[in-house]
Amino acid sequence: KVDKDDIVGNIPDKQLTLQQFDENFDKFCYPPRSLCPDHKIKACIWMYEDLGLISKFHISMHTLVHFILMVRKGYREPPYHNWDHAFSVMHHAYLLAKNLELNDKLSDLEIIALLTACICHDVDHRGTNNAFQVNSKSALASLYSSEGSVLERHHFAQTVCILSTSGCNIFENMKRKDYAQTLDLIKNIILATDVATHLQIMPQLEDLAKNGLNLSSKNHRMLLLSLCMTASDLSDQTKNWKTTKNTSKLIYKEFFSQGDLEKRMGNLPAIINDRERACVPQLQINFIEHIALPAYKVLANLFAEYIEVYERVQRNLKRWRLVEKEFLSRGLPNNDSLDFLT
Ligand SMILES: COc1ccc(Cl)c(-c2nnc3c(C)nc4ccc(C(=O)NCC(C)C)cc4n23)c1
Ligand SMILES: [Mg+2]
Ligand SMILES: [Zn+2]
Repeated sequence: KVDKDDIVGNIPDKQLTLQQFDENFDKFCYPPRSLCPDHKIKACIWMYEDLGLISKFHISMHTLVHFILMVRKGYREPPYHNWDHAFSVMHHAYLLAKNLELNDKLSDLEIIALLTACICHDVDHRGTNNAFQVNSKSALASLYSSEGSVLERHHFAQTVCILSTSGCNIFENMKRKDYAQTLDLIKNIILATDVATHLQIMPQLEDLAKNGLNLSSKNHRMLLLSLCMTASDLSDQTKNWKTTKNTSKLIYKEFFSQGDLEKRMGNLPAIINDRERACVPQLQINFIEHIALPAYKVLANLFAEYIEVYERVQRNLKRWRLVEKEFLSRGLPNNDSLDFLT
């Protein structure tokens, strides 16, 4: 159990500024999941520091460490929607901020809202999706199903809880107006992580790619923040095949567990949750082709430095097509042996 004092204790300012986890830490090729648990905490602090957000918003180191530890504690341990996912999502947003120079397109307020939304965006996820909340009439569904995006509203509510825990409010030194604006941005960015919401704004995002970004438009700024959030949420697809393959194993482990639970409850699971009916390579090809790739394409259209990331997602898609052929040729009826993923 890492205690906040021993973390803050050994981060003298000079070490924090020189702290390097890997010389590629701020490059798109870096795989954040490879960082060890203790370094993930320090890396979160480093990312706020490196983007100049600690000094800009007068964040006390004790508060920042306490906040990060509370966020980590807020995550449960389902196969995929856990702290490691949250960290990798925040890391990709940091890469966007650094490599696309977002700081001269977005305000510091928007950037700290994006980074904080990323680390908090799935907090207290139970490893079951929105459909399951509604079908099982879960407590979260009774709270939020009338507005939709049940899980995402809960993730935001948990974020507010963490920020209002004494000693954890990293925005405590903000002017009241800025504080209100930051919370509102975080809410909208976390709500944007609902796949259904992303699909709804896709036409506006493609319009952005075609006609360019007008940064004096508040709607365009919110669209860009939502796109950065989704690109970060799916960023395991932008790394090498090993990461993409391993992530799929975790996602389908979680999806199939939900399906097993639905069967025990007497409900027929959707194909994506049914280990006896799902064809993982096919589902992955569908998801990447229809959801991930179009999103990365828009970002690559807006920022030339992002083309290399788009191309890596394309390469992973091609690899899935090879795996699908292999999968079908072996007539693998089910996915218990997800180890077919060479
Ligand atoms: C942006 O919010 C989320 C929330 C939850 C998840 Cl797991 C993901 C996510 N992150 N990476 C993946 C990969 C590699 N494959 C996926 C395949 C299917 C689905 C899915 O939810 N399909 C049903 C829907 C389209 C009606 C999500 C997948 N996914 C993203
Ligand atoms: Mg989510
Ligand atoms: Zn997520």
